[in-house]
Amino acid sequence: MVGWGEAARLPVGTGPGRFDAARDSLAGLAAYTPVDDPLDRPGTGLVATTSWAFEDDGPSVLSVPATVVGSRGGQRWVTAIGPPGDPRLEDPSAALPGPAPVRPHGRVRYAGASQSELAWLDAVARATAEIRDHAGGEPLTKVVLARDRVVWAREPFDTRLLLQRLADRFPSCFVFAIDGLVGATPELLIGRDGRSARSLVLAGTAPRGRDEVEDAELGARLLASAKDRDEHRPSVDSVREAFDGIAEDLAVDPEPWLLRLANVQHLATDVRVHLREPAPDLLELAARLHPPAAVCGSPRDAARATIRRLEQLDRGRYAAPVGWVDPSGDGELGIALRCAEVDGARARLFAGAGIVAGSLPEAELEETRHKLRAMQSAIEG
Ligand SMILES: C=C(O[C@@H]1C=C(C(=O)O)C=C[C@H]1O)C(=O)O
Repeated sequence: MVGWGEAARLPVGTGPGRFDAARDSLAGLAAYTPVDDPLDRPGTGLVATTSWAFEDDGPSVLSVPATVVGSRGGQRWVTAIGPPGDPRLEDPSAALPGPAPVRPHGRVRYAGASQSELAWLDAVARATAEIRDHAGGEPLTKVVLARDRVVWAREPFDTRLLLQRLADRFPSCFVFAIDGLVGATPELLIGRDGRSARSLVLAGTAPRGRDEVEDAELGARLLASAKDRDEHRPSVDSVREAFDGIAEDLAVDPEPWLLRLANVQHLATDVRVHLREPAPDLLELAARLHPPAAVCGSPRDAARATIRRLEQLDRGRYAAPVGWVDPSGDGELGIALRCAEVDGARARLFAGAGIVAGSLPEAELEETRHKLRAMQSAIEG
């Protein structure tokens, strides 16, 4: 689904009620917007794109594009959204503009980070020690620590070029660009289609091999790794718990499987849910799930406090829900990973890693390097 222009920007507040407030804004708009939607499929009709701050008090985005072009299961559609009398409403596809040429951004240079690699290694070592020593009140079992990297180009980045490169290299990922947050994430926080909901949980990472033999070996080692299973388990549990009391039926893969991407491979678990009536909408589900242990840690409050103390990074909209939602509460929200905050000719790239008792700081740093490569390759071309 590609949307451009802006028919409406809906207010999203801050604080713990922000997901509810956003849902109310969208419902308010839908209440006085007549919709002609002959297809009536997920993503047709009135939709909004949305991107959330990781922290409750950060700025989030909920925007209704003026034009949406979508494709799903062989069916394609164009939606025009505008005020009464907007000529595009008569025949949305007739009014599609030809694309402007893509402008290359030229050579790029890296320009440091919020925290040096050395300081990040220290933070990981401290987190590992805290997990091992059970220091503090509630024992911490996992925390996800992230870092960033700043890059600048000669000319402003053209988001379309980055999206094209990401889509080519990561065909199985959710590729997104919303208000300057651009990326290709493999992880689905939540998708909802009526009473069916789905989450794809990832945690536990290995690099790809240089050839098939090495690749298979790295994958087999990842599947058998106790340390990576320790990282994966709380991530699945946090998603399972979020559905407590609202699921009529919940199916979780009995064992994690390998999800292979161009730069890394992950342990993956699919969670499929049949929601109880009345089925909570997408943003209510997001409020329950965010932040999942896959990008925060476990237990959640202890992990959040550790992140604030050790990470020394403003996550912005990294590691938070990103995707689309419609007024009936259906939609898809990925977790904004393998992404960059793009501002003109500057971009800030993010990557993190789950830290558990068995983590080695140097190995975690290397893991973030592999993850950063997703955006670096899109930027470097
Ligand atoms: C935090 C990131 O990824 C998360 C952490 C993973 C891990 O530690 O193995 C794997 C997938 C994601 O849930 C990231 O890509 O920045």
